[in-house]
Amino acid sequence: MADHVNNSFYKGPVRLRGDHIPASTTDQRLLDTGGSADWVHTDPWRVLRIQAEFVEGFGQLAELGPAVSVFGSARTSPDDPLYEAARELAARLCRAGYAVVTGGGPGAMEAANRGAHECGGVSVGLGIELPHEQGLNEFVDIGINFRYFFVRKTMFVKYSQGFVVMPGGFGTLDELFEALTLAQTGKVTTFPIVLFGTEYWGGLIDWIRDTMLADGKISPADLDLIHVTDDVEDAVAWFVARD
Ligand SMILES: C/C(=C\CNc1ncnc2c1ncn2[C@@H]1O[C@H](COP(=O)(O)O)[C@@H](O)[C@H]1O)CO
Repeated sequence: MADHVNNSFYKGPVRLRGDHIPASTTDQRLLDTGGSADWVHTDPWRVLRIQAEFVEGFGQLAELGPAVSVFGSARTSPDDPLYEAARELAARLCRAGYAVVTGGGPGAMEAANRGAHECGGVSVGLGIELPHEQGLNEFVDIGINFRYFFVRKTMFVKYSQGFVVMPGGFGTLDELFEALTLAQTGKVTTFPIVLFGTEYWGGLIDWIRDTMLADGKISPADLDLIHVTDDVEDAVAWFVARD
């Protein structure tokens, strides 16, 4: 604010005089266009975008209520029995009063969103911006598309009471092991994790027990963090019993 009598300029609590008075006001600099836009690609600006993603996610999901996240391969085709299993599982979770949260993509994610949507429940898709964008599947009723993987992963853990992990690839394993690590280190309180598909997951479970555990890299109790099943009703009951 300019004080022409004393030839002073007030910038918040600061008083500037003489040559220190800026040639333009803060609002003028904000509103005038022009200048380099390189700052858009700098880390401080990214921090604001990251904050905005957290704000958007927290704001949208805060009132979600009880929810279970379902992970699994983006490549599970609709004629694969696992697609039907994920759909049925989600429908049962919905009937048990849970919202169903997925990565919002195709395959097992679509199947789970479909089951929740068809049951009239809450079908949530937390999508991720990828180089070959697929978009959210058509059965997502509440969708948020994230730019940053780590922000999106926070949402899965914060807004669901447990995870079901259908057969999948690297993305699914990343989600599984993040949840296991958070549970093992006590960063989350009781967090049931169900692996669906004894045949698919059997080799991994054997390796975890026979190599990881045998070699002392995990504790016997860590194995209790995982429940493996082929039965959708058993999977739902696992969450209900621990809610
Ligand atoms: C690469 C393909 C589709 C990409 N679309 C995705 N949309 C949303 N979420 C995804 C996508 N791909 C992976 N994810 C996340 O990882 C898990 C599945 O990964 P996987 O490697 O297929 O197991 C899934 O739970 C998502 O959260 C077409 O192949």
